[in-house]
Order: sequence, then C-alpha cells, then structure tokens
Amino acid sequence: MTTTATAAITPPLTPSSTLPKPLTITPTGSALGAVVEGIDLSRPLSAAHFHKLTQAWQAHHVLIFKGQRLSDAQLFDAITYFGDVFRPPGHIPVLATNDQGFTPDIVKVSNVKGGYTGNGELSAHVDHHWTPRPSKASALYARQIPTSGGDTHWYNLNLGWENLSPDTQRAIESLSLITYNPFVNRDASRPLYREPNNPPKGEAHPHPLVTTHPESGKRLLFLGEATEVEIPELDYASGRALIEELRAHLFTPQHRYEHRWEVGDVVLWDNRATAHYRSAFDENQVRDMRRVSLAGGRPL
Ligand SMILES: O=C(O)CCC(=O)C(=O)O
Ligand SMILES: [Fe+2]
Repeated sequence: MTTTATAAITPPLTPSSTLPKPLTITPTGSALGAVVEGIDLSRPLSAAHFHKLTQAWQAHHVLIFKGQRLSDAQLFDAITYFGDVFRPPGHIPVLATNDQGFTPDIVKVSNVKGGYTGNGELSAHVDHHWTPRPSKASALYARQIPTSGGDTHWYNLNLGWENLSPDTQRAIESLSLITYNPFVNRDASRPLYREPNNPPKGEAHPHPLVTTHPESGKRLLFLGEATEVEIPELDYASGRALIEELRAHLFTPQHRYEHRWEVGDVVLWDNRATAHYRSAFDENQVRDMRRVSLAGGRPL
C-alpha cells in the first residue's frame, strides 16, 4: 500500500496580509477607555469575541473600535448586540433623520443638512439623565471629522466615586438627585442648581446620587456637569454647595479620557458609568457622526 505524501494535504499558504487580525484590547492609559482592534463590526460577532468585549467594556466603560466602514444598518446591527435600541420618550424631541431614513433609532449627529448638534453636549452629561430610565449606552460612528476640535471626552464616574474621601462617601451615599430636562429648560440664564422660587419645567425623576452598576456592581457618582439639578433631601444652600463641590471634584482631567476622532472610529460608551462632552469646532468644517443609543433600566 502506498502512503500519501504529506505535502499533498498541506493547505495552500495564505498571504499573511489577508489573515484576520487577532482581537486586541488596549487600555488608553487614561482614566478610562480601551482601544479595540481586530473586530469588523460589519460582520456578525462570535460568542467568544462578544464575551471578551463585554468584559472589557465593564472594566474600561468606553470601547474604541478602530477602522470601521459601516452603513447605518450595519452600525445599528453591531451596537444592538449590546442591548435593545433606546426609543426616546415623548418629551425628548426626535432629533434628525439620517440619509437612509432610520430615525430616531439612528441619529445623525452632524452639522450638515438634516443633522443635529446642540450646545447641550458642550458640557459633561449623562444621556437622558432626566428620564425615568436613562439609556444604558450609546455609540457614535465618525464618518467625517473637522481638522481640529470636535473631540469627545468621557469621565469615569466610578473613579470619581472611589476618589472621594470616606467621609464624603458616607455623607452622600443615600441622597438622591433630580436632573431637570435641558430640552424644556433651554434658557441660558437658568441656574445649575434649582432655586426655590424658580421652578424648572418638566417632570422630575429622582435617581440615587450614588448608583450601583447593575452588571459590574461598581459604585458610581451619577452626576452631570451643567444641567439644572436638585438634591431633594437637602435645603437649597447645602444642596447647592454639595453639588458644586462634587462637580469640582469629578470633572477634572484625572478622571477623563479625551478622544481625538479618526474617520472609521466607533466609540461605545456605558452611560451608567460615564459622563461625556464634545469640544467646540469650526462650524465651517463638516463633522458627521451617527449615533445609536441603547435602552436602560432604572438606576439602582
Ligand atoms: O458629538 C459628540 O461627540 C457627542 C454628542 C453627544 O453628547 C451624544 O451623542 O450623546
Ligand atoms: Fe451625549
């Protein structure tokens, strides 16, 4: 009996440039965030990759996927691996339609026609903080970016909590916070802390000031920077002083990752564990992003 030469069953060599890159997850080196390479979000995710990504997401709160090339529908499909799409309650305006008619599930965050950008995102906020169930996560996909500015910065709310003194932690951990709807309180002269004789419009939904992440169990200082808020358990003077102190502590560079966008970046952030803002840019240049948000539960 003759034996088959082993050479005959060796598969042809694949040029290394066509082999898929392995999945790598590299922390940014800042307070939060990790860069993900070796994932093509236009294709179905494997269970093994999904598992690694969710673990990394819990650890780093912000995942930065490089080099993506996605249609709106592919972005939607990729992000909804991580949860169900957020449908804005009636009191959030439907922002804008995108080119392909997916609205409001895929928002065109853009200064070109049909897009939406506001001033509200110029200071750190938790998306939909004023609703009973703020969205749990959002993703932005960069299609066109200005040559400078238009960066997005995220703060780590868990680190902000951990870096408080034990005395402050004890003093605030059973307080609640009401964040008022900035869409119905647009007046720039409105204060950042609710004044007794100047009631804001809209519904009030108190959430804990210190929340617990439902998946990681991490504790979080669940506070935004420049929306009108109130601590219902405290009188005006002490509530306002406390919020000023907490904001001055939390919104500092040691708790922040600053993302300089490249076209093709998809950034997925955990809205329960972070606050974010965008820096200004030259409005004569185009900044064109797509955004998908995921539904959340009641903050714990
Ligand atoms: O455009 C950005 O970088 C951030 C906008 C924003 O705040 C958001 O999409 O939630
Ligand atoms: Fe936002």
